[in-house]
Amino acid sequence: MELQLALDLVDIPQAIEAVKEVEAYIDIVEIGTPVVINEGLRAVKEVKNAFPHLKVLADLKVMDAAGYEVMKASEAGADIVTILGVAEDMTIKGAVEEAKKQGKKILVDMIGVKNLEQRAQEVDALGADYICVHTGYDLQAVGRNSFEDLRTIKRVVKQAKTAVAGGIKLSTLPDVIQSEPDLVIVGGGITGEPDKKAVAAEMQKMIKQGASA
Ligand SMILES: O=C([C@H](O)CO)[C@H](O)[C@H](O)COP(=O)(O)O
Repeated sequence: MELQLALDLVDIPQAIEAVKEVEAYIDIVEIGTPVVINEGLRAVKEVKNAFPHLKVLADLKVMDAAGYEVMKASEAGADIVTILGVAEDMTIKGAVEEAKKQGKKILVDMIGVKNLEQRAQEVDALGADYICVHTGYDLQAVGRNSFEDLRTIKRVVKQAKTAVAGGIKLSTLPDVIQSEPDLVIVGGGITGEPDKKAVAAEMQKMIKQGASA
């Protein structure tokens, strides 16, 4: 089980500072969609250059023209690029093909997918590397989470790794670990804490214990 730090509400220098604090405890750094909107793929490039030993995920949430967008993110240094599960099959196929060509991975974000069980099976068959259930900020604000959705994809996904994102905190991490996802994505649960290092260290410890239990 891996831990991904999601950086959403920061600029490039703040992103680098945040990663410096927790780099010993995380596996993947996510350059969040708001960061890409504000700073462009330069954020991916600068964070990858600063932390070459960490994997960097570009949260582009691709919806169309996937081959081109995955190529550009790969050129910037992304190891993993996100595409939306609600995209057309041919778009997801294009993303997977381009990622393979570039030696990179694709994470399919199932945010907004209504028929989760069926779509997860389809996306799995299209060759996604990761399938991620995700409660976005807007649904988090009305008290939703993805824990049940995680159990659903764990049941039906055969090839891809499973991932979960959206409002995960230290207090809710045990629930998540119980379902044994391959990747746990945490943003505000680390970046919103006064002692990011201590929280990330505790999360890594819980994940390692959970993974070996
Ligand atoms: O993908 C995300 C969101 O849509 C904003 O771009 C976040 O990175 C993801 O939800 C993880 O962040 P937290 O919910 O703060 O843990």
